[in-house]
Amino acid sequence: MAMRSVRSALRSGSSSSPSHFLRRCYCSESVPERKVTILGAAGGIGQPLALLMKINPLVSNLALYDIAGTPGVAADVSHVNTISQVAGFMGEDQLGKALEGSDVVIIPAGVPRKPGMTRDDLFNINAGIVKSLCIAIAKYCPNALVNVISNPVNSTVPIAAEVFKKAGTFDEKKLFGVTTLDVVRAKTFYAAKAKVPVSEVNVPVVGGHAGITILPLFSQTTPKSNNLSDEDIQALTKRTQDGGTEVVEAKAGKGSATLSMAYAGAIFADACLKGLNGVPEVVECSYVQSSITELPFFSSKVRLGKNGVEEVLGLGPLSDYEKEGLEKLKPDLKASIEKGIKFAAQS
Ligand SMILES: NC(=O)C1=CN([C@@H]2O[C@H](COP(=O)(O)OP(=O)(O)OC[C@H]3O[C@@H](n4cnc5c(N)ncnc54)[C@H](O)[C@@H]3O)[C@@H](O)[C@H]2O)C=CC1
Ligand SMILES: O=C([O-])CC(=O)C(=O)O
Repeated sequence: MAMRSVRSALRSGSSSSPSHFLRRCYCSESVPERKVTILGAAGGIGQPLALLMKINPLVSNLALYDIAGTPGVAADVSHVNTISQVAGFMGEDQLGKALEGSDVVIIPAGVPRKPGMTRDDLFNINAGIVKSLCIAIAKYCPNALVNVISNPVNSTVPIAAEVFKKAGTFDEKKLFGVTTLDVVRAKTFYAAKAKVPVSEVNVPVVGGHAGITILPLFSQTTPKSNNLSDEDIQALTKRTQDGGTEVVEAKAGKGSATLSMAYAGAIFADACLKGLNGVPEVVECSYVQSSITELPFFSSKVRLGKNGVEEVLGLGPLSDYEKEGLEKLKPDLKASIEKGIKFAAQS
């Protein structure tokens, strides 16, 4: 496998990068060449995500695919003076080239919500988009780690799994629903309320990625704060669950979270790359095939490694409020999973 020196990656990759998370990964002398493909790269999430992946020194090739607009985005991002080579691909006949040799494929393709819609209202359009993109992934880069951002994540990940099963390429270690934005929000909201430094805060968020299926485990937050009441925790939980809707309403018809999502997507892809490169103890929350509850897909902390998921970590001790939240979310999440599986079987 081709390797390049971390020093050269650092020199040209992050000398002026503001992204502190990129700086934490240099624990070996050299890093392998890695190709990252973004599907939906010309969109609201895709564009800032392309920029963030361009400044990630673990990326050597960045392929930007969309049904329209990628030549411009690729030309723009390619002028950033970092190590990776950028190429734009547009239209279905270029999808194979975008995917070939990819180590990590990130999927923010699909329509976003408008005020008054639920994530499930996006199912009819996005299910088909994710399905067709996953058919291509199975064909052109069956070993890639796949990061699904397209909503409704609770259903699109089961759809992707079914497509890969049908193609004979399914590996549960390599399929991820990106729920990092829930963690990012929980950290931000908690730090502000508890008046603790946000950079030190850790909060696991489990379950799924819609409404009450988003379950932040504030009882496990570090650093611990003793000045929050039960009411404060309930308000923080609700704000985390409604974070996406807060942005949809503020954007008033111009889409949903794009910038914070690109940030979250870049953190998660960076974690996948670190895992692939053998960095130890890389742990992030993600919606994956799981047996920690009776549901076949569930978000929890996962340890990432050279093959993707090394270990799906358990829920840990829950407060009574969290236990109640867990039982409440199960029927919703189960229905979304079944809807995805049924769609994949019928279409
Ligand atoms: N997992 C999460 O936490 C979050 C998920 N999302 C979801 O991400 C998705 C994208 O959101 P935005 O970027 O704001 O939407 P957008 O509409 O700005 O961009 C979507 C892009 O996908 C492209 N696209 C459509 N069909 C495609 C196909 N077949 N192949 C490749 N590209 C295709 C469009 O051309 C467009 O450029 C939405 O479904 C949204 O709900 C948004 C925020 C957070
Ligand atoms: O709320 C939406 O539609 C987009 C999303 O998933 C989020 O921001 O968490």
